Parts: sequence; structure tokens; C-alpha cells
Amino acid sequence: MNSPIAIDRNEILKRYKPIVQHTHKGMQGHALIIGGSYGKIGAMCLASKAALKTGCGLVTAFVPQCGYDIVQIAIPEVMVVTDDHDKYLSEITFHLEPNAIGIGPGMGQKMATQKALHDFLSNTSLPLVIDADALNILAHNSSWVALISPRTVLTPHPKELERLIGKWYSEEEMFSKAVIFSLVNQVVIVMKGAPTYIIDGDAIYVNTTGNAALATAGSGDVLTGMITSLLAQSYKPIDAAILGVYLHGLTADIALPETGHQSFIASSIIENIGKAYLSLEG
Ligand SMILES: NC(=O)C1=CN([C@@H]2O[C@H](COP(=O)(O)OP(=O)(O)OC[C@H]3O[C@@H](n4cnc5c(N)ncnc54)[C@H](OP(=O)(O)O)[C@@H]3O)[C@@H](O)[C@H]2O)[C@@H](O)CC1
Ligand SMILES: Nc1ncnc2c1ncn2[C@@H]1O[C@H](COP(=O)(O)OP(=O)(O)O)[C@@H](O)[C@H]1O
Ligand SMILES: [Mg+2]
Repeated sequence: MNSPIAIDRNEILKRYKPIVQHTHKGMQGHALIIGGSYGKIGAMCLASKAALKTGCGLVTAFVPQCGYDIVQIAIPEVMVVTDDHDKYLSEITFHLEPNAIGIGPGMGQKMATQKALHDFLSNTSLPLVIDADALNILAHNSSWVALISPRTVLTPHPKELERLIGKWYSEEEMFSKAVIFSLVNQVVIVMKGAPTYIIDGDAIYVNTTGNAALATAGSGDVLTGMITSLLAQSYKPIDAAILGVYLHGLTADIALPETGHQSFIASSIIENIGKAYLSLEG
């Protein structure tokens, strides 16, 4: 196994692209976030707001109908498109041209949603982040992994990773299975945890930011929105994954002296994205 490359400030400054003065919202990229189900629309609010606060110009959320008012009221800056079904996704069709898509937060695993994911993956070649229930559906239907476009970013936590690549009995075996999965399927794997590793073929990166304050509901949903936003802003998938994971962790390092571990919540990540960016400029 290659020794991991540390994702530190130096690595980030090689990749970070400051905003150009004469940009406009149409140039900043349009992110589409797909997911949500009855009782889990919050995951979509978090991911969509995080996408906006990471800098893309436009964000649309695709949710079941029960999510319409919730997302519109929670984040007026986000546009909303709804599925025909009230409580879960049943068919993912939209008439927009996003630059990147994130799919999975709060999506659930109903049979109709599984079929919708299958049809969606068969028909999209846009830069993509796959998270949460979309990963779980892929794990149940392993042949569908072949439908994923090359360079897609997968963001499993340890349980989701295990469902996807199977059990491991040592850390070495975990890395070897993840590297093989990445090579065979040509995907970037963000192995979330403490620390988070990023696997891009046989290249392995380890993040240096973040702390236990991130062990809170919805912090992965926020990360999905952040990486999707960076993809929509034309970052290469590996750079979007590296920068997204670094900034996400940095928010918790910045906020910790004020919030302590306990009162830091997923919304605190979103609130501190601006300070995390500013620390790159200094
Ligand atoms: N407000 C909302 O709308 C929210 C909605 N959400 C949405 O809910 C959906 C389900 O997502 P989910 O991740 O909670 O469920 P699931 O895949 O069964 O995994 C849970 C199990 O995984 C494990 N595990 C996790 N982390 C681990 C670690 N670091 N290290 C080790 N193990 C770890 C742990 O297993 P255990 O240790 O208990 O065996 C745990 O019990 C999804 O769509 C998501 O987007 C949530 O984001 C919350 C906010
Ligand atoms: N102890 C910890 N130290 C650093 N990061 C952590 C820790 N616990 C969780 N995280 C981070 O928080 C996020 C959790 O993601 P996930 O489990 O998908 O949350 P959710 O599904 O609730 O949104 C990941 O980015 C993970 O790396
Ligand atoms: Mg998650």
C-alpha cells in the first residue's frame, strides 16, 4: 500500500481557486441535490444550504412533494423541484442543466426509489457525488455499480463502506479492498471517519482537519453538499473531494473554542464555511 499523502494547507493551496472578480452566478456553477423522504427532508436542507455556502451560484433541491414547503421556507435561496410522489422519490426527471449532482441524503430505500436511482444512473454522465441511501441501494444491487460514470465521488461512512465492499478484518485489508473497488470502478472514494481517507485508484490521501465535534447528525449530508458545490464550480473530482473534506473538518477546528464539542451541530459546519475559506486567503 502506498503511504497516504497528508491533506494539509500546502496540498489545499495547490488546488484552491479563489473567485474571480467579474464572475456571476451563472459562471459559479449550478448544483442539483437529490434526495429526501418523509421525516428526512432535513438532510436535504443541510446538503443544499452547504452547497450554496461553499460557493456555487445556483442550487436546486429535488425532493418528494412533502419536502417542497420545508426546503423553500428553510432556505429561500434554493430552488425546489418535486417528484410526483408525496413521501419518497419515485422518478428522477428534471428540466434543468446542472453542472454537478449530489444524490442520496435522506433518500430512503423504497423499491420505487431504488428503481428511480437505477434509471437516473443509467442516464447521467454529469459530475456526481453518491452518498447515504444511494450508496446503500448500490450495495443491495451491486451490478448497478457498472452504471456509475467514471470519476464519480462516493462518500461512505464505515458502515456504508462495509455494505459496499464487504467486511474487512484488518485496516490493511480495508485499504486494499477500497483501492481495488476504486480502480475497478474508476471512482473516488471518500472514506469518512476519524480521520477521513480519500482513495483515488492506488493514491491514498489522509485529511488533517476535523475533530469529534463532527460526530453529529447530518454532518455527512453537509459534506455531500460541499463536494457537489465544488464539482459544480469545475473542480476536478479528486480536488473537490480533497478540498471539501479539508474545509468541512476545518469548520469544526475553527468553531471548537466557541461551541465546545457538544453544542456543535451540522448547521455549525455550514455557519463556519466562510471562516474556513478566509483562512486559506490569509
Ligand atoms: N436530519 C436528517 O434528515 C438526517 C438524515 N439522515 C439520513 O438518514 C439516513 C440514514 O443514515 P445513517 O448514516 O444514520 O444510517 P446508516 O447507514 O444505517 O448508518 C448508521 C450506522 O452506521 C454506523 N456508523 C456510522 N458512522 C460510523 C463511524 N464513523 N464509525 C463506525 N460506524 C459508523 C453505526 O453502526 P453501529 O456502530 O451502530 O453498528 C450506525 O448505527 C441517510 O439517508 C442520511 O442521509 C442522517 O444523515 C441524519 C440526519
Ligand atoms: N470523531 C470524529 N472526528 C472527525 N470527524 C468525524 C468524527 N465523527 C464523524 N466525523 C465526520 O462526520 C461526518 C459524518 O458523516 P455521516 O456518518 O454520513 O453523517 P450523517 O449521515 O449523519 O450526515 C463524516 O465526514 C465524518 O468524517
Ligand atoms: Mg451520512
